[in-house]
Amino acid sequence: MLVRMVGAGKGLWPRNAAVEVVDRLACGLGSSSATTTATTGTARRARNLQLGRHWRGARPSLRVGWSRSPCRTVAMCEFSSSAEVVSDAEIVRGRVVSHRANFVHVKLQLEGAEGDRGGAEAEEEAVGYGSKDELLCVTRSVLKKMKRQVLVGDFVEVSSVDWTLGHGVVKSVLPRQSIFQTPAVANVEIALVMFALTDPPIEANQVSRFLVAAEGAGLDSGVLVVLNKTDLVSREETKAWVDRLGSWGYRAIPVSASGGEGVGAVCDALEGKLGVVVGPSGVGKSSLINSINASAGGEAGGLGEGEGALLDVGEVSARTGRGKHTTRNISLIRLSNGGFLADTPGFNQPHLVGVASRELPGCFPEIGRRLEDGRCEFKNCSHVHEPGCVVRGDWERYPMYVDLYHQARDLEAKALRTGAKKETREGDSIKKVRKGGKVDVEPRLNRKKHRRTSRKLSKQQFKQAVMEDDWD
Ligand SMILES: Nc1nc2c(ncn2[C@@H]2O[C@H](COP(=O)(O)OP(=O)(O)OP(=O)(O)O)[C@@H](O)[C@H]2O)c(=O)[nH]1
Ligand SMILES: [Zn+2]
Repeated sequence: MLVRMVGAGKGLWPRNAAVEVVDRLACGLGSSSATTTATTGTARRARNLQLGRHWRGARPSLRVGWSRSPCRTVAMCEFSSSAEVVSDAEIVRGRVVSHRANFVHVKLQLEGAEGDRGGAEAEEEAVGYGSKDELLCVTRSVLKKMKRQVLVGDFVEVSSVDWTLGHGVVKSVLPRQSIFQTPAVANVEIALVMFALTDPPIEANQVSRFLVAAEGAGLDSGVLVVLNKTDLVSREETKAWVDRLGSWGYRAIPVSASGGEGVGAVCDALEGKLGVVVGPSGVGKSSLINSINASAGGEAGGLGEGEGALLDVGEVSARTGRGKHTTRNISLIRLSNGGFLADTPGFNQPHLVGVASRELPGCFPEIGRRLEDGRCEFKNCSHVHEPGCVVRGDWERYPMYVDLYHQARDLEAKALRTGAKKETREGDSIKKVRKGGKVDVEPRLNRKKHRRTSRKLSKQQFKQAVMEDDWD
């Protein structure tokens, strides 16, 4: 009989493990979903009980009956002495497209879809996945111990896949290219920095601060400006802003989020990328997201119809006095061109705290252009006061650069004075090299926090509590 480990008992040497019978018909359980409790033979073999592994040689024992939950057929089975591991965990890769409570939806990546193999073969593979291209997954608790949060946008490895039910377990998170704080989305490639041409009025200084904050996130495809509410201003006004942003080094797309004009161009710019919309309050971020969501068929994160629909943050809770939907879960809106857009708008206040003074020149395309053409006399030139600087000049945003540079320096000096807090080691991971050179990653836990209370101490504490109790 071929079984697959789907759960193990607690303790160092689990004697009981839950297994799913793979060849159900062979052991007379019929074709209904069957979970079996397996009793492991010896501690030595128990060591090999890893979730997701397939074992051959387990045989059903005499006891076959119902479990406490009547919807499951349950049998006892034992591993015979010749039981062997026939395959390690089947691992599939995918991208987290939504996050709900403790569950994540993972959209599977079909191998070969982007590689050298053709689309027909990739489709065949999708059929091999039981026609499921998305799995509902829980996260391995060891990831939580390592403080490896699984974020929307993350590429993950999924094991213990149940193709029938479409379930799996997130085993590991692949290295991230970038991480966006608000909203918490990983591997964002492009920031759509949105402004309204009027209502609220557009203001160059504010635009610049947003652009610097977005550049500071270090995204692969950088920043795209979206100018909204074109219906409220003249063509000339719109063109003037598009040209002005062009001279700063940015492409700007004029749109009318409520009317739908230009929304297609925004979708085109997102082709094959993951984007997030940021911008000040009231510029129409939610309207743009709603419009894109509607054109994508309202399937944010691949959820059922209606579930991915956006909520209006208008209601205020009588109890807390805050918006009711402020902590709504994030999903990705899937576009037909392979792009994704986070369904939650990002920051509406540019926070420049994270942008270090030495990174600031990298946040101005104008500086990049000047450094391509020439070279400053000093390698670590701050472009503020040094002689022989090729950046200093009378370009439009230079005074803004100098201003932000001084602000960043002040913040850094302040941080030095107060002394940066020592980071705790908790949440780190350690690598352990096992026999045969296999490398395992384990959480580095704070011993004081995770040490189990000794029995002696708990007895003492109990006695103390009893003695201190005021019986009168
Ligand atoms: N005339 C016009 N109004 C628009 C357009 N897009 C959005 N609006 C209006 O602008 C207002 C603000 O739009 P929202 O989408 O809520 O803006 P937001 O950026 O999400 O605002 P916050 O949630 O406060 O961050 C709403 O009253 C919209 O109807 C547009 O293209 N033209
Ligand atoms: Zn310089």
